[in-house]
Amino acid sequence: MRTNDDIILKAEDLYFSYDGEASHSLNGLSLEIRRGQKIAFMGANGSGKSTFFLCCTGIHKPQSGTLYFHGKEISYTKKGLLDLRSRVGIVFQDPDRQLFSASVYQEISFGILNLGVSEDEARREVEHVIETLEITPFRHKPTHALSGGQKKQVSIADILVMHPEIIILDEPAAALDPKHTAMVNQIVDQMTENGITVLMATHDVNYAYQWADEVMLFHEGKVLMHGTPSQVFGNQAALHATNLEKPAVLELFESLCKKGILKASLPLPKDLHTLESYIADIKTNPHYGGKKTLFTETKKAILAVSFGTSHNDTREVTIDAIERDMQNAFPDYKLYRAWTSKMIIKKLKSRDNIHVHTVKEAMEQILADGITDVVVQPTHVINGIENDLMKEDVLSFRENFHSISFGAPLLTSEQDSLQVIQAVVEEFPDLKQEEALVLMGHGTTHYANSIYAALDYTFKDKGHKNIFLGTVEAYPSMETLMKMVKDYHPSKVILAPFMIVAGDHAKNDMAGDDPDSWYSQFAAAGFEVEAALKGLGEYPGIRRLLVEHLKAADSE
Ligand SMILES: Nc1ncnc2c1ncn2[C@@H]1O[C@H](COP(=O)(O)OP(=O)(O)OP(=O)(O)O)[C@@H](O)[C@H]1O
Repeated sequence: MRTNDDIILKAEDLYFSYDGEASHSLNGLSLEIRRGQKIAFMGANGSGKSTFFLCCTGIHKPQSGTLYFHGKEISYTKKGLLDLRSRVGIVFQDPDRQLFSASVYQEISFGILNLGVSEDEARREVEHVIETLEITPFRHKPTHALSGGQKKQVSIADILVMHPEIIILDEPAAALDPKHTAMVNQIVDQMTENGITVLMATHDVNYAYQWADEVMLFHEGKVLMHGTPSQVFGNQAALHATNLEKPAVLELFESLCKKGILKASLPLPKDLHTLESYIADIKTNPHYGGKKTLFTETKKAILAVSFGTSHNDTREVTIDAIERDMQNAFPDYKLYRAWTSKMIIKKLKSRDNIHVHTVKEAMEQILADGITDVVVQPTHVINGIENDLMKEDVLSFRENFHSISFGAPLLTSEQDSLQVIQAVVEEFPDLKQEEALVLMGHGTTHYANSIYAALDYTFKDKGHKNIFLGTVEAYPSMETLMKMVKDYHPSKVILAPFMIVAGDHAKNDMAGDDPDSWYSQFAAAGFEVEAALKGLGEYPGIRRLLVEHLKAADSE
C-alpha cells in the first residue's frame, strides 16, 4: 500500500518561467516520486525535464507552486539548500557545467568536505568511489584533460560520494560511446540496488522501457502521462504527442503477435532476451496457433463482415458488390460472409429461408474448412461498437489460427476521409453549386461518432460547401442539419444515405412519406427535395477503399 512515507519528492502545481512569465517552462507541473523507484523522465526537447530537475535541487525556485522533500516544503535558506543538495544530487547533462576543480581528487572531495565531514573520512569515501567507478587509471589527470566518458564518471562520483537519497541524471548517456554507456548503466544499476531513488531524463526509449519502474512523460511543462513502461509505451497517442517511438522489443513483439507467431496473451517482453526465449520456445510449446504448428501449409480466407440488410435489391449492389471486389483482389483466398445484425439474420431466415452466418458461426465454419489465416474486413462505416464487438467475437478464436488480422472500417484515418469525400463527389458529378447534397449517416453513442461532424467539416474545408452530413441517431442531428442547410439557401436538396446499404433507414427515415422523414421535413421547410436511394457500397470509390483496407491488413 502506498503511504505518505513512500513519497520522497512531491511537486504541486509548479510554474517556472525563464523570461518573466512570457512563457512557462513549467506549466502547472504536479507529480509524486516514490522512494527507491527508478523513474525515466521522457518527453520532447524543451518539455521542461531539466528545468524541473533544477528546481528539485533548489537551483531554480518556482515562481509558484510547492516542492516537498520528505513531506516538507523545500527551504531556500542557505542551510536549507545545503542540506537539500547533500540529499538530492544532480549529474548534469554536460559535465563541463559540473566539474570545476583542477584535479580529479579535488573535484570528488569538494562536496563531501563542504558537508563538514573530517578529512580522513572524506578520503576514505573518495577512495572508495574512485575504485567502484573505475576512475583509478586517470585519477591523477587534470579534469580538463579527461575524455567525455571519463568526465561523466567523475561527475557521477562527485554526487555518489555524498550518499544522496535521490540522484538525478540528466541524459547520462548523452555523447557517450557504447562502452561508456554500458558502464554508466552499470553504475546506475548499482545505485538502485543500494536503494537510491534515481530520476533519469533520457530519450532512449529502449533503455527506459527496460530499466524504469515508472515513466514520467513530460509535455509542455507538465506531466502528460505517468505509469509503468508498458502503460506509457502502449499509449500510441501519448508517444506521438511527445515525439517518442515505441521500444523496438515491443514493436517486434506486437508484429509477431499480429502475424500469429506469438500469442498476444504472453507477458510483454521487457528485453530482447525474453523475446528471444519466446521465439525459441515456439517448436516445443507453440505460442503460435495453440493447436497448429508453424510449418503447416497455409490456407487463407477473407471474412467480410457487414451489418446486413433484409432488402435484397440494395444488398446485390452493395454488400454483394463489395465482396465481389474483395474476391477479385484476392482470387486465392476463400471468401466468407458474416453479418452482425442478429435481427436481420432472423428476418431473412423466417422470410426467405436464407441463413447468413453470424461472426461466430462464420469463424466456426472457417475453422472447420481447415483455414489457417484469416483476414477480416468489416464494411462498417466507422470504428464503433459494432466493430469492437465483431473483433471480440473473432478473437475468441485466436488460439485456433496461425494469424488473424483486421482491416480498418471505412472511415479510420484522415486519408480515408479524403478518399471518401472524393468518392462522394465522383458519385454526384451533376451536383450544382446552388444545390445541397444532404447525406444521412447512421450515428452512434460510441465516441467514434465524432467522425461524422469532422467529416462534415472536412467536406466544407475541401471546397464542397454544399455537402452536408448528419446522422439519424446521433450528432449532427436533423435539427443541426436543417439550420445549416437553411443558411446555405439551396435551390434544391438532394438526399442520399451515408450508409453502406440503402435499406430501412434510407427508404423510411430518409426518403419515406412519414412527416418525420428527412424528405418530409425538408419539403415542409419549403425546399424542393430529391432522394437518391444509393448505398455507399454502390460507389466504386468506396469499394476501392475497402479493398485497400483489406490489402493493408493482409500485408501486416
Ligand atoms: N537558461 C534558460 N534560459 C531561457 N530559457 C530556457 C533556459 N533553459 C531552458 N529554457 C527553456 O525552457 C523550456 C524547457 O527546457 P528544458 O531544458 O527544461 O527542457 P528539457 O525537457 O530538459 O529538454 P531536452 O530534452 O532538450 O533536454 C524550453 O522552452 C527552453 O527553451
